[in-house]
Parts: sequence; structure tokens; C-alpha cells
Amino acid sequence: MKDIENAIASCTSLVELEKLRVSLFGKKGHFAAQFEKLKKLEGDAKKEFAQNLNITKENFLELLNQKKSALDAVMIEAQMRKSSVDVTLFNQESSAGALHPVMDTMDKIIEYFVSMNFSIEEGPLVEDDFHNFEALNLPKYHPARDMQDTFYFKDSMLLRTHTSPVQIRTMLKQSAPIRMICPGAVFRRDFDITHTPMFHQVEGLVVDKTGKVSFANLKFILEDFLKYMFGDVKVRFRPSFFPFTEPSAEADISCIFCKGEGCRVCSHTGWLEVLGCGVVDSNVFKAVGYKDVSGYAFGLGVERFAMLLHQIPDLRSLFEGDLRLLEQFR
Ligand SMILES: CNC(=O)COc1cccc(Nc2cc(Cl)ccn2)c1
Repeated sequence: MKDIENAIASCTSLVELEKLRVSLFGKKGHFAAQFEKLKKLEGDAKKEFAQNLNITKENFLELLNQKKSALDAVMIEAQMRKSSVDVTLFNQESSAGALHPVMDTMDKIIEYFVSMNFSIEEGPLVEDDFHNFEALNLPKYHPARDMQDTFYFKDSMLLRTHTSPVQIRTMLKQSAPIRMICPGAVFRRDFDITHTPMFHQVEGLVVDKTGKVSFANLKFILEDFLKYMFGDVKVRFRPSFFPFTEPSAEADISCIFCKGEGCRVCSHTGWLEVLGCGVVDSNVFKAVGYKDVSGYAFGLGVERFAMLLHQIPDLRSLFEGDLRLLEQFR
């Protein structure tokens, strides 16, 4: 009997234990043979043999069950260990997102003007003729209103072509002084390597009592802004024209690629045009009912800033969602 006890104790798998159980309790097993012997006995011998046989049988059944529970526990523990997740492991594969370069550039632009006490105003993308053109001194026949440049809806509503309407709406809502910027998406029927149907602008407007706001303020804030955005660059103002400002100017920075020597990017001029500005035309103030005020305004394209800051030659690549480009801006 000892050898059977040792055999049960030394079992290492449920399969082995099952074989052992069958060899003990199966039809041709150990106890089947013992019961055959029992049949040949008589009287007290038979009774004594039967008692011992049952005790032995109970003992072995108990031993087998204990061993089975023990092997079950080992198997469950092994399965638990295999399937458990060690939450303390460091995750190398963090695929955190990142801001799109255009939105990141827009945030930097906004940061500057907020630090200079400009408020941020927003307005509708779908505009009407008055807020987008008429109030900005763009008369009915002006080419900027043409279908080839502007997305119109049936009822002469349109997709705003700049963020100036927000400045008109703000002036209609509140009196001077005003010190605001309006960032946002704008839409034009244009599509090539430097133009996309939707792009982003930031416009600024400063209005105060006559005499308190001058072109000198405009030059200071824009030069300071451009140095903040592009680092150590020279800034120049060239006379220009916009229907909504008089006098008007365009601001250039010395080329950040060739440091002013002249290269393909700056068309060998050494200068890069980056924004337009000017003293607000009196007709604009008339349209919004402002009296005894003067002010300046400016407008810039955010994609153009992003392309210059990150040396991206083709604007369209900013809208393709190609991870090979976006991955570089993590
Ligand atoms: C990308 N933008 C450019 O090149 C030029 O944008 C400019 C230039 C000058 C002024 C403005 N905006 C403006 C707004 C009002 Cl309400 C009144 C007068 N002007 C925008």
C-alpha cells in the first residue's frame, strides 16, 4: 500500500493522477481485483477483509481528492500568473497626440497679443454682405466680391473671406476703446501650392479717441510681434493699399533662411512679406457709427507663418493629415 500512497503523492499532473485513479478504481483496477478475492472468502475472514478493503478504499479516495485539489490550485495559480497584467510596467508605446503646426502657430500668435492686453473675439463663419464687404469700404462692384474669390450661398450669404467681419460686429456691439484680435478660419475660392480654400487668419484692431492711436503704435507693436515670432529679424514697412485702411502698409521681415542675402524662398530679395496693416479708413468708422476715433488694424495668414517657421514649402501638405509630416510636430 505504501507504494500506491507514494505514487499519488509524487503525481505532478492531473493526467497522471487520473491514470492512477483508473488503475485503482477502474474495472480492471486494484480494487476490482480485491473484490474478486473477497468473493472467495467465507465467515469472519470475509468480514474482516471487507472492512479493511473499505477503509483502504476511503483512504485512497481521500488522498486522490487532496492531490487533485492541490494540482488544480497549482494550475489555477499558473494560469493567473500568465494572464495577469503588471500595471506597473512602463508603457514605451505612448502615442500621445500633438497640436497641428497651424494651431500651434496660431496659439503662439494669440499668446503674444494677449500678453499685450488684446482681447480675443470670435464670430460666425457664414457671413452677410454687409459685415464681410460693405462695412469694410468694399463697394458692390469691388473684384474681391467676385464669385471666383468668394463662396456664396443661394441667399447671398457667404463664407467669410477674412476675419474682419468680427471686428465690424465688435464695433457694432461696444464703444471705443477697442484692443482686440480675431483669429479663425476663412474661405476663398483658390487652390494652389500657397493657397487652400480654407485657411486661417489673425486680424487685429486698436481704436481709441482721436489722436490717441497712431501709425507709430502700429509700427511698434508689429515690429515687436514679428521679432517675438521670428527671432532676430529686421522689419520694414512698405507702402501698400487696402480698401479698409489709409494709409496702408505691408510688413516684411529679413529672410530667415538666407539672412537677407537673397535665396529662392525670398525670390532673391532678402525680404519676406508676412502681413498687411494700416490706419483704419474713415468709411469703416462711418459704417459702424463711430465718431471722433482713430485706429489701426492688421491682418496675417497663419499658414504662411507656420510654413516659414517650419520650412514647409507646400501649403497643401498641412491639410493632408499625412503622419509623416505630423509626426515631426510631436
Ligand atoms: C492676410 N491679411 C492681409 O494681408 C491684410 O489684412 C489686413 C490689412 C489691413 C487691415 C485689415 N483689417 C481691417 C479690419 C477692419 Cl475692421 C478695419 C480695417 N482693416 C486686414
